[in-house]
Amino acid sequence: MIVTTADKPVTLPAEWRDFLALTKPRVMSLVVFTGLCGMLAAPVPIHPVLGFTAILCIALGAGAAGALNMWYEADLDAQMKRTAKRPLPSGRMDRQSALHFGVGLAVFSVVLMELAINAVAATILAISILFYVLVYTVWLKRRTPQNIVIGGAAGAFPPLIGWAAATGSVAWLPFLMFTLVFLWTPPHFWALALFVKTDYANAGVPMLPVVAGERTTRHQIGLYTIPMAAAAVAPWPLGLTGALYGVASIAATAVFALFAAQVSLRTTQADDRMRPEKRLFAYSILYLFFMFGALVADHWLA
Ligand code: HEM
Ligand SMILES: CC(C)=CCC/C(C)=C/CC/C(C)=C/COP(=O)(O)OP(=O)(O)O
Repeated sequence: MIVTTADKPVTLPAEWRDFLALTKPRVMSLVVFTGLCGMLAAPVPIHPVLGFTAILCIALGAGAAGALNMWYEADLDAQMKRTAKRPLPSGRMDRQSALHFGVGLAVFSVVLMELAINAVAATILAISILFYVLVYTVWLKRRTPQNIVIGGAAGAFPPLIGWAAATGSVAWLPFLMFTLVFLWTPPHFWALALFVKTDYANAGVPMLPVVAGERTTRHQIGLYTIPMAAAAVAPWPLGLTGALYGVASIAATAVFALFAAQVSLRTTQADDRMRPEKRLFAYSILYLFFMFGALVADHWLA
């Protein structure tokens, strides 16, 4: 709700709210934040207007990817409690509008990035949109429990895009940040998948807990956390950041590892409320915000 100067409450028209919902704004806020931090941690400062434009392009591109995901998956979304009220499965919007919106936004974001920023950033943005829509959504999601391991790369590109927007190239530090998000995605998602398993099973989506069971999923969460932690703390010993990031990353990653170990080593009861899994999922989001915030703080303050 927006409040005008006359104090009259004004709400967004319902149709606008539905288009906004297509962009998955909450998930995308973290994607955009990692892109912003990749840009702000670069050694070359970017002009604020260009910086704003680059972040806008990442936000629009990510939103487009979300809309195309919802366009393709309306049938799946209708079968899951968590997603059934989305604009398409609820019947508030027709699929063609979502398709036009998604394609239009995707093309606009990439073209604007190319014209206003540079070809490297535009190319990586195009790759991440195509990866999320074609590789994850269309190809892998309904076929293999490794869907999010491979497809999850899409959500890891934004730090590289932000860095490339500022510098016109890529480097080891944003590549490590890519690796961090890439290896973070399995524990992030599988923690959630453990407590919404029934939804995925009902919809016939082969997520790991559905196909391989809880025990394997717990082990996999633990296994992915090890290289993730290494990628998270590597920048300081490699001389790519200062001690501020070093200390912050070690502390935050130790907490992540603790929560992941609790999930990984646990056996569940029939009436389990999945508290450790919910805690790991919630913390995974805070963790990534914190780590990228620390990277920028280290760059500017240290
Ligand atoms: C293929 C990889 C991923 C999968 C399958 C996945 C899946 C999910 C799911 C199903 C949710 C539940 C929230 C909802 O839609 O209401 C969620 C939440 C969330 N995800 Fe992921 N995720 C992935 C990667 C990422 C990445 C790369 C980021 C950001 C860098 C991210 C950020 C978030 C955030 C911020 C939330 C919380 C949203 C809220 O508060 O409603 N996710 N994720
Ligand atoms: C810059 C750019 C283009 C970024 C791509 C965005 C991206 C890959 C975001 C993270 C992935 C994500 C939202 C997964 C949700 O899974 P799902 O689609 O299976 O979730 P759902 O069941 O909620 O639809």
